[in-house]
Amino acid sequence: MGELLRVEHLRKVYEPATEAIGDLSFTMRAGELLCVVGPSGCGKTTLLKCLAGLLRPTGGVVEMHGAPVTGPSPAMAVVFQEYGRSLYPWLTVRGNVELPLRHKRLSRVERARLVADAVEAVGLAHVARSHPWQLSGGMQQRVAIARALAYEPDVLIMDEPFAAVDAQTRADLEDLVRDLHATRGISIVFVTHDVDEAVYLGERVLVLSGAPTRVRADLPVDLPPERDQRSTRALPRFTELRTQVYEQIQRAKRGQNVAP
Ligand SMILES: Nc1ncnc2c1ncn2[C@@H]1O[C@H](COP(=O)(O)OP(=O)(O)OP(=O)(O)O)[C@@H](O)[C@H]1O
Repeated sequence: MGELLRVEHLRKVYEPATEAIGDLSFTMRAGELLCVVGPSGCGKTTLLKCLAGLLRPTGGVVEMHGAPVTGPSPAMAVVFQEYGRSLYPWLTVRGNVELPLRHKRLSRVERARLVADAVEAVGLAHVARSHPWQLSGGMQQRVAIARALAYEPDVLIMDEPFAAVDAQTRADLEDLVRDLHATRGISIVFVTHDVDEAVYLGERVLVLSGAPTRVRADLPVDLPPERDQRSTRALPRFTELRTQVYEQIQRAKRGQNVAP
């Protein structure tokens, strides 16, 4: 499959003097599920904001389909951790999913079809007329995912989206992401601080160094594509990969400590 994203010598300095991203380069194919991990505060969110065109890099480029990303683009949708704050309490589930589509030139019929399809895909058809505050945290995050899906982005960018939900809900949401990736072939960049989550979800894990961040390791996840919370996590290979990623992060942290 073709190249979707290219990040080349990306650098981001927050004025006056916080160098968040040092020199970061990687590429991503269309249809890939890429997980990004790194020590706390290393610049993961900064990277996502640069990818999404929400933040202007100090140096280097982000290219999508060969063209530089210079601002927010309809080709990308972002799901943040704080689903509670990203949903409008006065709109129904359907209304929340539909809202961004108002910026697209679509017929009412087409818009309704996209909304229904996305709500169905995240398993919320039965609560489409409810309001977000009537739903559990996990369901609210599903609404945020449906909203991103309905927008039909070329890449879905997720920033620690499941950090605030309980373990069982998190496992269900992870399987939803795997499922959406498998059935719809969506390209996903998934940032997490959870090593197990990165290995369970990803086809590839990018480990970032401490700030100013660079790519410390780029590991293919050679686990079978059919994943299952119990059996996949019990595979010896899963444990090996998790150990590898964990060690890379530990080294990244130590590197951070000795940096001037
Ligand atoms: N708007 C900003 N202005 C100044 N400095 C910032 C800003 N946003 C982030 N930083 C700094 O840039 C560095 C990277 O922050 P960033 O939030 O990208 O890291 P992160 O890896 O996402 O963190 P976490 O693991 O806590 O989610 C940190 O030192 C942070 O304090």
